[in-house]
Amino acid sequence: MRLGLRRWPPPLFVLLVSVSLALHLVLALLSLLVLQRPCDPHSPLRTNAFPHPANSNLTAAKAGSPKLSPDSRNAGSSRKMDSNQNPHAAGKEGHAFSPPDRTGYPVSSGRSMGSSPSKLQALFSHPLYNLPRPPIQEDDWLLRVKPKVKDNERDSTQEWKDTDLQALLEQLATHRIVSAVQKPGGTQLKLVMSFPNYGQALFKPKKQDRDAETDFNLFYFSDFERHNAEIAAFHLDRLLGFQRIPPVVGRLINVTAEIKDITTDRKLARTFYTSPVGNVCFYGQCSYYCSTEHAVCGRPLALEASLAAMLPDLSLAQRRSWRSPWRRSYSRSKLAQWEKEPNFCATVKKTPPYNKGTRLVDLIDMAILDFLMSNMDRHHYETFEKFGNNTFLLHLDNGRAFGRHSRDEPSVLAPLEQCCRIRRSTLLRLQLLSRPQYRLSDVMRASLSQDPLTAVAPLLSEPHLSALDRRLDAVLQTVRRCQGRRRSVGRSDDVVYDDMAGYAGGDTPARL
Ligand SMILES: Nc1ncnc2c1ncn2[C@@H]1O[C@H](COP(=O)(O)OP(=O)(O)OP(=O)(O)O)[C@@H](O)[C@H]1O
Ligand SMILES: [Mn+2]
Repeated sequence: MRLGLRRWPPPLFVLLVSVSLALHLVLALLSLLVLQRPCDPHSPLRTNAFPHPANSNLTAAKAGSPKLSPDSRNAGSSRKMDSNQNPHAAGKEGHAFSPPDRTGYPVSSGRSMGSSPSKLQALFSHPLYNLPRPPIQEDDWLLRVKPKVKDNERDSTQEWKDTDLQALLEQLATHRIVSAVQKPGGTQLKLVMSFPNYGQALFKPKKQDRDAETDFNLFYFSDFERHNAEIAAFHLDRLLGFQRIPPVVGRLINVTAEIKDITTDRKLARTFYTSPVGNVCFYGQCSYYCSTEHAVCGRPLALEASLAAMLPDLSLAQRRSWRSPWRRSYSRSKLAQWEKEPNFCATVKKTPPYNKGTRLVDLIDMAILDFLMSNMDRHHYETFEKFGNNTFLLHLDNGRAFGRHSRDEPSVLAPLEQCCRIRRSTLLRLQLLSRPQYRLSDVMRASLSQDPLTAVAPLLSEPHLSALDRRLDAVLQTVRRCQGRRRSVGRSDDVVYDDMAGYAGGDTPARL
């Protein structure tokens, strides 16, 4: 081949390389088009992964007057994917889709698990989940793909019809897997899977039984990741109104047909073997848990896994990774700074980017999510470079959540506890979720029952669901304690960060 190329005249070779590069670019853009719909601002079915980041001030704007709030506390976040938007028509309740029956895997029975679909529907129809937002600005788009036809010639009802959240989840759960290769980096085995439409997913296998509680003597950083935690985190994040986790779905994978037989990753292929009881196992190559002791195995071929919609490639949408000020010490004996310094938050508040905009309250939102699911592993978070500092946080990597239900981890709430600040919209939603008619455990059960893996077993056991209610109470108590503390120094008004100025929602829970 190389000899053959050498004989070709150089201009022809250059031409071929250019054509091939152009084709790759077209394929890459197509793949983005298929799993993301960045082009139609009017579509009700926007996914979380590729938000047009709506303006948090929009949330502050009254319906019909979508002007930016002059309130300086809200200023500058026109690129924010806000917790107050409703990007994927959340009120529409999706129904479970079934894994392809040709595999012989169980078919999801959908909402039959004693869940409360009506509560879920009521929640997503609530005004707090449908706050008005301003028109999308040109630079709110993460990616713009040139449409083949001009906007005004396009039949918008037809072209993007298929691109809603449910459709995306269904594709992730059922589309044929045409490629599976290891994703380098990180501590544990992950694969990137590709679909015929060039869409991709990040695959994490089941590593431990859903109900196995993390050993109390284990440091959190030694715990194995959980595929059901990735799925449950996506649902929880959505129920909290954050929508900062790319869509994740559960899927039964045939380890032979859907990984071993199709992979082009020779290092991965070499690690397949049959276990003493006849299950097909593999362990891949990674820096820590990739050995026969840590193999993942089918039964005999079927393996539960989580598939997360892949964010756009870094070459198209660069992301920035930020160290959390409240990250844990990864040492067994050393304390982190936030554990030692009583006035730690005061320092953070003065440090960019936490000294401006919504970054601090966004971090506190993330801490609340993590406390509810008991995730101690949030050492970093990411943002899209394009949107600068005034943007939403991506809540990626939730595999170490939902490990324990019998105990809470109050230290995860340290940002809230130490800073005593919370977005009003977050607080109102939390209060809503603590009411019996929207109870967090009930809507979570209902939401999770839409995932195909529910057919195998509920994605979260009942003890995990009731832990959510208990922890939600703890968060609300912390806020009340904060308000009491601040009141005693005459500053009770600085606990709630008003991201909803001008919001005239009807059914507002208890006044603050
Ligand atoms: N949905 C996604 N799309 C694209 N990239 C992602 C997605 N989710 C995570 N990543 C990227 O993959 C990297 C590794 O993912 P993740 O953190 O989940 O794996 P990990 O093995 O748990 O890593 P670590 O051990 O460092 O925590 C992350 O740094 C993140 O940038
Ligand atoms: Mn991780």
